Amino acid sequence: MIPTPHIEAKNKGDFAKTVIMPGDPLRAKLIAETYLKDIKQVNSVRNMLGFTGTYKGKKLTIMAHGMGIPSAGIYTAELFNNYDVDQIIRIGSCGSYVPEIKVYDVLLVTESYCESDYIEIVTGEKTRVATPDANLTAHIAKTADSLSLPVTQAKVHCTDVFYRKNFDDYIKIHSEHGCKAVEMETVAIFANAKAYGKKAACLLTVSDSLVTKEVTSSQERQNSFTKMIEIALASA
Ligand SMILES: O=P(O)(O)O[C@H]1O[C@H](CO)[C@@H](O)[C@H]1O
Ligand SMILES: O=c1cc[nH]c(=O)[nH]1
Repeated sequence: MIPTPHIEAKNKGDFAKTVIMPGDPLRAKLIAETYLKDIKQVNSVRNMLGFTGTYKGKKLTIMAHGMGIPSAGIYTAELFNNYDVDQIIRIGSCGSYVPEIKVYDVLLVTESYCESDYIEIVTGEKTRVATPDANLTAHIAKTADSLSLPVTQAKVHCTDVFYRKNFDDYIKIHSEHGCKAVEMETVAIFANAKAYGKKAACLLTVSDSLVTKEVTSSQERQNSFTKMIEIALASA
């Protein structure tokens, strides 16, 4: 049924079959205004902004999913289930858990481990590891290669908790689960894609390092975000 409680668009056709999703609504607006032609705003409920337009002649939607598994879970479920979206590519930021992954690197997520029961609740599978669509992920890797924009494939930790009691938990999470970076939404997006028989993948830019405590400057962050956005747009 549309509209949904969280998306006001009245027609399924207001959305493209591929939706690129940053976390931040203002980033969604900026990306749409910078890269898409003939843009139409398709959502403003709770300011979770979404825009549909064309990129190099192809219909494409850019919409934010907010922060955390519950928020991303709501928007991606409604896009897949109510608006017949076929694939979602998340473009976000992450913190590095290992010295070899440096700030400004772009990661392509291969697996996502969480401490939450979200995957079992939506798919029935008793697991804490969600995976992106293998074909879409391989296609993004190939596209990045063709653009000469390097990406590092990595398993990530999809956490519910940004501010933990023990900051150094990341060392154990890395050694026990092989996670090389942390973010907060992939599990919801990958599990929903599985639940609704759709596709999802995720590109991340490293915004900070838990190992070296480095943080990014806004200018450099913008440059590395641009690379990730261009890979996602060219893959869509
Ligand atoms: O850059 P975005 O997509 O917001 O992603 C990361 O940043 C937020 C935390 O600051 C979390 O949502 C995390 O996943
Ligand atoms: O979720 C996130 C995103 C960026 N950096 C972090 O430390 N955590």
